[in-house]
Amino acid sequence: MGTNPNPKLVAILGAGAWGTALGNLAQTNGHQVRIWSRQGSQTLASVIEGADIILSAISMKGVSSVAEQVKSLPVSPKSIFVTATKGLDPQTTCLPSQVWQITFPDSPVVVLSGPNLSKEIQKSLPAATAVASSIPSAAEFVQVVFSSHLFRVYTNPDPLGVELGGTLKNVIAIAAGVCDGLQLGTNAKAALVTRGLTEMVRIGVQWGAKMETFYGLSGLGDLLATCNSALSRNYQVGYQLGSGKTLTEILANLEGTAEGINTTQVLVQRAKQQYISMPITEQVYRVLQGEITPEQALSELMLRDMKPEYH
Ligand SMILES: NC(=O)c1ccc[n+]([C@@H]2O[C@H](COP(=O)([O-])OP(=O)(O)OC[C@H]3O[C@@H](n4cnc5c(N)ncnc54)[C@H](OP(=O)(O)O)[C@@H]3O)[C@@H](O)[C@H]2O)c1
Ligand SMILES: O=P(O)(O)OC[C@H](O)CO
Repeated sequence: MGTNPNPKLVAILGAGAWGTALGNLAQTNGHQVRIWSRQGSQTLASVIEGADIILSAISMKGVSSVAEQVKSLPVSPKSIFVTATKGLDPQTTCLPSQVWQITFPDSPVVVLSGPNLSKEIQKSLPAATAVASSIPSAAEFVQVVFSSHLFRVYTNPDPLGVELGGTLKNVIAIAAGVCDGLQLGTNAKAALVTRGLTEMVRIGVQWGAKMETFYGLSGLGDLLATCNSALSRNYQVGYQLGSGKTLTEILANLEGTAEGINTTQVLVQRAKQQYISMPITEQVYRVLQGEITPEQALSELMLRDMKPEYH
């Protein structure tokens, strides 16, 4: 741990891959870090007591229940909530930051998202990320706590866009994995990822996010990382589907959380309700459901009606 003249108290909720990596980054910067896990011996109350930052790296399925548990406890008025989860709540379609903000309407909430494969960060490889909040000073506070020579943290004024980028790219990462599992080549992958970004922008802008955010670290940046790395669980799910495994077989051996599976379901519903065209997402959904094979999904995508690139 380095010496820090102004150490902060950082409470991390979730001792999974990402919570642990973020805890290490803050600790290396000389901050005091406490990590809470539902399986650990420390109580949630003792971990969050007096925290400057309460950072959630809980997978989406647990966010609402953990937020409710935190709500039942005394929270320091100085605490800033940071969410690092990349998903959508299946019941409400809320983003993780919305769950935290609804639960704590008077507290600042900051989204942290970017091309951040935790295994690389744990190996002290350099990376960059974005922090975004409706309260810029809260994002700047988090920027200072996590920034280092190995982790470059940018502030961003569009929390919705930053959070959507990290969430939506998981669906395209599954598709990219399928593409590689089927050995379709570099041209196909480039086309898929580019058109995937178009889908992310289309639904993201309709959701209320700024278009340019999707071309930054939390959008294109995370899309490139996740679609090109076997370290990505979402990519791995797709790759194995493309290699002929069933989702049940894949999930039985998957290490950690692949949020894109659940996100795809929520997204397909939202896109249908709002008449938004998301052909790649729709095919990913059908493959995940076992309705069609990856080869059929490819043919569906290639044989769609002809159209202009920009529409
Ligand atoms: N890994 C990465 O590279 C990375 C990078 C950026 C963002 N993310 C995002 O960060 C989130 C977590 O990812 P991860 O890789 O850390 O996943 P993970 O290794 O599977 O860890 C998930 C964590 O959430 C906890 N959790 C799940 N449901 C819970 C509940 N109901 N109550 C309390 N705790 C619960 C788990 O606790 P148990 O261990 O007790 O189950 C675990 O600590 C995901 O949304 C992911 O998309 C991950
Ligand atoms: O392992 P994944 O697919 O959840 O990806 C991890 C991060 O989101 C990459 O930024």
